[in-house]
Parts: sequence; C-alpha cells; structure tokens
Amino acid sequence: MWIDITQTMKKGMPNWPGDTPFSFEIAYTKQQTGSVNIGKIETSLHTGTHADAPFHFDNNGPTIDQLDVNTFIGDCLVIDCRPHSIISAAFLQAIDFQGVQRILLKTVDRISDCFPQHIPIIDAEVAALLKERGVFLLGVDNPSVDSLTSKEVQAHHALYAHQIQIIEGLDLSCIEPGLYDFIALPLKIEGADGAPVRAVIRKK
Ligand SMILES: Nc1ccccc1C(=O)C[C@H](N)C(=O)O
Ligand SMILES: [Zn+2]
Ligand SMILES: [Zn+2]
Repeated sequence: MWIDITQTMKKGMPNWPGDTPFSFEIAYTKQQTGSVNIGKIETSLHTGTHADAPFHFDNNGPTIDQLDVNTFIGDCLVIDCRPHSIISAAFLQAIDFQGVQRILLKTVDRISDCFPQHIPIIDAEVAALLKERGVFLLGVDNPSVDSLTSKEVQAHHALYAHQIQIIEGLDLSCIEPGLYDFIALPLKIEGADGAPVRAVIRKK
C-alpha cells in the first residue's frame, strides 16, 4: 500500500511569508467552454511538498527540469529526529542508513496548518556525512533545510556541493521510522528553481 506524504495544495495552505500563495480556480467553466472545466493555478514553487533545484540558491546551478528522475525514485529511510532542534552530523553518525541513498527526516509529530515560527536546522556538516554514506536525496517535513531567516542558506549550499538533492514540506505525520520505497517526481518546468512533487512511500 502506497502512503501519500504530500501536503494537499489548497487555498490558505502554509506559505513562505511574502511569497506567492497557492491559488486554484476554474478559469473556464463547463458552461463557458460548452465541454469541460479548465482550472488554473498560481503558486510559489516552494509552497507545500516540493523539490529545490540548485538554481534556487545558485545562479549557475541546474534547474528542476535538468535533474535526474532516478534521484526521486527508489529506497528511502525515514529517521525520527523529533527531539532535536539542530540536526547534527554527530546525531546522524550513530544511525545505520542500511545502504539507503535517500533519507527523510521526521522532525515534528504532525505538520501544522500554519507556517512554522521555528524549524530545526540541519548542520552544514551533515552534507559530508551523507555523501560519505552514499546518500543523494534528503527530504524534510519543514519548509526549509536552513533556518527561516538564513540568507546564506549554508545547508542548501553544502548539500549541493555534495550532490545531494533536497525535498521540503513532506507530511510525515503518521509515518513511522523505517525503510520504504519512495517516489516524489518534480514537475518538469523548464528553467525552474523548484517544483511541486507528489510524494508517496510504501513500507518495505
Ligand atoms: N520561498 C521563499 C521566499 C523568500 C525567501 C526564501 C524562500 C525560500 O523558500 C527559501 C528557503 N530557504 C527554501 O528552503 O527553499
Ligand atoms: Zn524550497
Ligand atoms: Zn530549500
């Protein structure tokens, strides 16, 4: 059984302060077209469950359409990080990744209806550890891998420097730690800095 770990995209969903909120409307009704309803959306590409492309924080980095789909399909390990406000390399060092190349960090019991005030930050040293263990995808149940006020976005840069792709805004509310199959494919938007994903996992 596949489990959906995607936030539902809807009006009023949590949004990065000042960024474009998500909206969806029927632009042309069935009555207007005489045949079909046609919806349209407007959204920041960093609202809800999404992948960051390196171009998000590096003008020379690849855009979302240029990332390898194989990164986003395969085994993953869900790790419980709940007591920690800083996710350090020392904490992750002790965890057996079981040869898995994608890890998802669960940092909250359930995701909130509101944009969080504080989120745990990921120590920039984590990137080197993950690289050493063969991990190439890091997913979090937060809007960012860096602090909400960071301008340097060190964790983003460190992860990119170690070829580790980022997924943010997962909903791991009812998910127990452990090994899963994972699929979270970003929409193929040319030149984009990120894209929504539909993220699903299945217990191994
Ligand atoms: N949406 C934004 C609007 C303005 C400034 C930053 C953002 C971000 O999303 C950055 C965040 N560091 C991120 O992890 O993607
Ligand atoms: Zn993002
Ligand atoms: Zn990000």
